[in-house]
Amino acid sequence: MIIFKEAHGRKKIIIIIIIIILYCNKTRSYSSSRHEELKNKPILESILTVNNLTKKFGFLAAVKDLSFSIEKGNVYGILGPNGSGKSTTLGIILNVVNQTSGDFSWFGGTTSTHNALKKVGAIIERPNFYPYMTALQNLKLVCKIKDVGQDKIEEKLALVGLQERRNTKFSTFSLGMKQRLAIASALLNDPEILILDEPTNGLDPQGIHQIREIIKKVASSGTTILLASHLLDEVEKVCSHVIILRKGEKLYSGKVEDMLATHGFFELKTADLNALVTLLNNHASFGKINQENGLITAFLKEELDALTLNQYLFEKGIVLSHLVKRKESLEEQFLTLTNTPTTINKI
Ligand SMILES: Nc1ncnc2c1ncn2[C@@H]1O[C@H](COP(=O)(O)OP(=O)(O)OP(=O)(O)O)[C@@H](O)[C@H]1O
Repeated sequence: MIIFKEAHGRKKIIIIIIIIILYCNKTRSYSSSRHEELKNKPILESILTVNNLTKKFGFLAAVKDLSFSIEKGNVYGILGPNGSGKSTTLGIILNVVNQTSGDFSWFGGTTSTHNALKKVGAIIERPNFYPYMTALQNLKLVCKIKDVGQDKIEEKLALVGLQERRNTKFSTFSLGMKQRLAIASALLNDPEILILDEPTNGLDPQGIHQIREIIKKVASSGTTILLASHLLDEVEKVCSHVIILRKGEKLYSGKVEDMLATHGFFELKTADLNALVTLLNNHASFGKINQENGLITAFLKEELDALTLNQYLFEKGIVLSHLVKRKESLEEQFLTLTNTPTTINKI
């Protein structure tokens, strides 16, 4: 600045030119690094956006102010105990239940819901086909009703493992086979997203395994999946993302792996429980503290190792008789969440 003030005539012009050149170079390098950054960032394609959805049946709010979004290529689980609003939510986004308030939009709002639903395959009821017709005949009929070609029938029958049973009457199928036929039927027009409500309900372990494997196969081909389930195990095994509902309210939404990767909790015992609880309550690393039968369970909000905690407590005059650090499983977290009234995360 001083040099610039003291410069005269031509010198001043040269300094201005140098400043302009330096500025242009900086902008160019910023825009090229920004370009690289954008190039490397995965493009998130929106399949469904749900905003503040509420559904009341008389005084009962089945779904309360629910918001979440679904991006292409992921497998989403709507997880919740019976009556938590899973089926109602699916009914709303599939236009078979009218919401009380809130809204949702398919595919970034680029098409009407009516047209968008042509790109959605959904099984929200028990599989229902003509009992006296074979698997193949039923699928041919579905093609006519949906106005899609029959060229995908064999491929979809193979996908669900029913190719060899194509000429068997539907009435003789087991529940698992019926469910697999329903999946084949929902996939006949290669939908963008497959929606399933409790897809393994009522099936034996082998049937459950087959359905889960089919879901994984469908997902690996790039089809987005949204499934409702009350089974943690199912969500843990099949889904990449989870939306947990309790009494119609969202308690958690995010990646399943992020949920598994919380900081865990400590189990602690000592002679002076009250002093320990007070110390933990005032410690920034801890959230919820439970006390039951002389055992304290202290949930971590941030990373803290056992040695550091032990040293800290010892310096504060607490001698521990029991110290264990655990990571919660999704199941434990689900149970904690469904017993707690607070929201812990939002998308
Ligand atoms: N048509 C309806 N009329 C009145 N109440 C309803 C209706 N449909 C659902 N409900 C109520 O709304 C709440 C949410 O039901 P919903 O079926 O969406 O839950 P869910 O999580 O799918 O449970 P489940 O797994 O048992 O089907 C429940 O209390 C249910 O009784």
